[in-house]
Amino acid sequence: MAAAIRRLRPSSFSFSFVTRSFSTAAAPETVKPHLYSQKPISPGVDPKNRNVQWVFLGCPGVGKGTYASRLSTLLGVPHIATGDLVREELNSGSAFSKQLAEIVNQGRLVSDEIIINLLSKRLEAGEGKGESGFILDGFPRTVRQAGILDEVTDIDLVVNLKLPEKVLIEKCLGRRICNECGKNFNVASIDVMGENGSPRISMAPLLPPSHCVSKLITRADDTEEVVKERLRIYNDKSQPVEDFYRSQGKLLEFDLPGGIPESWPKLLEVLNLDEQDEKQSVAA
Ligand SMILES: Nc1ncnc2c1ncn2[C@@H]1O[C@H](COP(=O)(O)OP(=O)(O)O)[C@@H](O)[C@H]1O
Repeated sequence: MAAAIRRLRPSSFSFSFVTRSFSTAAAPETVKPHLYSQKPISPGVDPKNRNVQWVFLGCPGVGKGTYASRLSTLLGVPHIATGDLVREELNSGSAFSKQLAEIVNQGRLVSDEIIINLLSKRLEAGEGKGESGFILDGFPRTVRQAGILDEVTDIDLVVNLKLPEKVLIEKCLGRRICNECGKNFNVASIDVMGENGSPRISMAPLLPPSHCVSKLITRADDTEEVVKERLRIYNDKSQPVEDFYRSQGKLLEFDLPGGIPESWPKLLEVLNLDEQDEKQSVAA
């Protein structure tokens, strides 16, 4: 495990919990990367000059991947989804992919060791390509993972996306992936009454273009039974991660008001970002 922790080295620098104003510029060359297993301590470095190190939390189906991916494009940092790393491993035909498939298809979490190993490999590969900063999606999922991450890097912000359970189940069951281009779609048309006085939630389906229609596949773990098990496990294992970050003052709770058209502008607003930032980062 020690080796795994050492290998989980951050690919970038961090800044303190400042989200109201930051730049998307790359970390300046004058800043030296910190060592393994060492908190990045860089007093005097202007937080505006560092790339973000964010985490997206939320139940299965909430849309972590969608919003994390959009923000990663906007901010010019990689979107690293541990679920994608697991699926790549499953498709690789590696020695333990069969064993992994059994766990994932039952909706269970893979071991912290396996996931940290996959993540550290991904971070190292990114580091080799000069990546800086990240938006993590699907990690950490246990308090132990959060503790390990805390030992090796400073997370700036944790966005906790929320939707009622009924919507989560419908969204997971409607999820489709094009097995050619890899894009995600959703065939569910959602219209759910709000609970306890909260507003009604409607989401239009996100339908594929005609050339993807015949190539759509459903994730093996998106059956009703497995989705319910994943939600149970989320409440048991991952909800304490919310408390972990809440106690650090890093948790930003975000109740999604609906689908992408309603939610994306609101999310940008609470993060004090606008689409203009993308142009700045491209120009930088
Ligand atoms: N951080 C993690 N720890 C343990 N298992 C993980 C982690 N991330 C992903 N997995 C495994 O990969 C599966 C798919 O993950 P993901 O795509 O993030 O699903 P979800 O839609 O449930 O958020 C999970 O059900 C779990 O088996």
